Amino acid sequence: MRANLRPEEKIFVALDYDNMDDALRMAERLGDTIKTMKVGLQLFFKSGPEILHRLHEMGFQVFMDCKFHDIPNTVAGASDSVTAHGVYMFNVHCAGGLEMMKRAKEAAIKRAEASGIQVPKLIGVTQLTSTSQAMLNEEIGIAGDVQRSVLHYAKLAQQAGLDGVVASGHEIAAIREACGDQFLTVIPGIRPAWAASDDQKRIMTPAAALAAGAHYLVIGRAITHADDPKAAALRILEEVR
Ligand SMILES: O=C(O)c1cc(=O)[nH]c(=O)n1[C@@H]1O[C@H](COP(=O)(O)O)[C@@H](O)[C@H]1O
Repeated sequence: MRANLRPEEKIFVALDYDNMDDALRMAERLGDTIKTMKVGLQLFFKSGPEILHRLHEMGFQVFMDCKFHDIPNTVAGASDSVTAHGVYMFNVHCAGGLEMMKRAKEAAIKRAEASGIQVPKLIGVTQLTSTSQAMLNEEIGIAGDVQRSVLHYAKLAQQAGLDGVVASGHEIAAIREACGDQFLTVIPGIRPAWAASDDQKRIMTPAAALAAGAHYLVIGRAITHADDPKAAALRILEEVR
């Protein structure tokens, strides 16, 4: 079914705002083009769960980007809480380990079944797209190349029963080869040729990421900071078609 997704269904827009009004205004402007909005911690701490309910009311799916990373029991509790809001997808850091990821998945399934809602897709964050090769080795203290670390985490996430991983466009092919076509790849660090790279290090154009087999692209500033966000979204869609 996923193979039949239209390009606009593969793009998640990151609503990185410090207030709910701006976020909802942007969602409204993009509403007839984009189906899934990503809510991150900046917005969530200002709006609380109301932003999730408002976006659902407007007909959007929500990717709750909470990047949980804690002891297994705490992450299981947090996963239960976020699942209760009916989100389409949420994420945890693979660095939390196998047990943490398994407990997150179990808690999400249990809460969804108890509430009679769809089980959210659970995605593991491998290495952030703002992490360069030098940062990985020298600051984070992981030896070897970025792809090796991303693949290690992707396999661990699959073993834990997660639905996919967040990685950069450069690792899509290797993840597909190691984990199969059904294991979701959610790709931020997306930059059309005409957009600035900002703080992202491992970037790729939307067309290249989809050609490499990405299931979903996460796009923030290239759309939300554009003079005309709707036109930017349509231009990206045009480029990927
Ligand atoms: O989990 C994420 O969504 C995420 C993981 C990652 O490795 N890199 C990354 O940029 N993100 C998120 O994706 C979005 C990218 O935004 P832009 O750089 O503005 O396109 C932000 O909301 C980030 O929090």
